Amino acid sequence: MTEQIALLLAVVVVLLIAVGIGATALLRRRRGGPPPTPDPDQAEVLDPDVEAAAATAPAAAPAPTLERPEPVATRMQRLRARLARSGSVGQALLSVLSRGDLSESDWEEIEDTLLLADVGVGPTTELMDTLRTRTKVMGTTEPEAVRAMLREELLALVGTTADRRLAATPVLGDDGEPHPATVLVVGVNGTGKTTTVAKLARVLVAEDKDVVLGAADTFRAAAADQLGTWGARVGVEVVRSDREGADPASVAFDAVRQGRESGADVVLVDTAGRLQNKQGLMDELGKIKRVMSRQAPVGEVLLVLDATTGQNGMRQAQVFAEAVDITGIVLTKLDGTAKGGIVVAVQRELGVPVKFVGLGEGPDDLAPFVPEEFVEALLS
Ligand SMILES: Nc1nc2c(ncn2[C@@H]2O[C@H](COP(=O)(O)OP(=O)(O)OP(=O)(O)O)[C@@H](O)[C@H]2O)c(=O)[nH]1
Repeated sequence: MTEQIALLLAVVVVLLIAVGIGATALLRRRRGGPPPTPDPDQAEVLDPDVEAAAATAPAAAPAPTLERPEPVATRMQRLRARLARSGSVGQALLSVLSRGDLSESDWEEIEDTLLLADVGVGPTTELMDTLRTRTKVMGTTEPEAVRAMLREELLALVGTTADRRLAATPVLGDDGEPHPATVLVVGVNGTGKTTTVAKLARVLVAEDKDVVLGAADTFRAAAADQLGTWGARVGVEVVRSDREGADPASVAFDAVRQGRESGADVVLVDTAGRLQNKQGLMDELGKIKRVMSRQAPVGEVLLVLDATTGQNGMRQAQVFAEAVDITGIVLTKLDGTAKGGIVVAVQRELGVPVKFVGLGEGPDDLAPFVPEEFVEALLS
């Protein structure tokens, strides 16, 4: 009998606990109580946009629809205002040139302005020589004439003849089969390499290309997570290794193979770019490139360079250029720096064109570099 009462009591207690838990959960839901604790790994790598969206998403959100990235043609226009600080260079030059009958101290002011904007010594001297000649010949300080002359000379300095298109068209292999265009992205860590790879993927998706990403920055696991998150937003597959510190060349190989198998147009491969020493970098990038080429020729090696790092950045760029044949430059963080002159310096130093510029942290804040629009922004 005592046993039966004890059993009955136990059942009642269990029932009461179950009812209590149910009621608390219901109340929480009604009050919009705290969401479940996010997976710390996930939380760390999401970008602020995704984080904000996740925080407000209902518990049983429908499968996310894919984002449509902003068309590429209008980007530089939209982002022009972000070059405002670079514009101070053009403004400063215009104001000195408009004085007329320039003294040596005026010319020194022009020289300082150009050097401070990171145009570099060689191009600064060339521009000064041309400006001296042209201001004499012109014989006017009429603002529109001075502006037109400066626009012409800055444009000549930046260059209008280079092919700045990304090699993103599939190529025909020896076997007669189309192979994806492959792009290797290199650069020092922290320059914005991983975000640039993700943004480039969006540029290509906006142009209706099928893209595969290779997360060969196996040094930092979060980089692969970052690419995964960005890729998922636009339906781009990301090939990565489950093992931190895996061989980057093997990930790059897998990515290109996957690109071939799925008939992708372009495979973009992110790398770690830890600048241990030149030999180490040469070995690592050389191996990645060699291994990728077994699947498809590497058509493009983009160097990502942080525009705010000045001479230090230029030195790093040179080390990379010695380690691997660079075919184009992506200049990041050009928003918020007055050092836009680095466009000129880096092209001159490496002999390859700037193909894209990063003008912010937003997913579509990467634009093809258009010299005319850049110079216009400098002068506005
Ligand atoms: N303002 C601004 N920030 C940028 C731009 N491009 C990248 N960033 C920021 O730069 C920071 C570093 O970017 P990452 O892509 O992680 O740099 P990374 O070179 O891949 O670094 P590792 O993965 O460590 O090699 C991030 O906070 C980016 O949002 C840009 O054009 N403008």
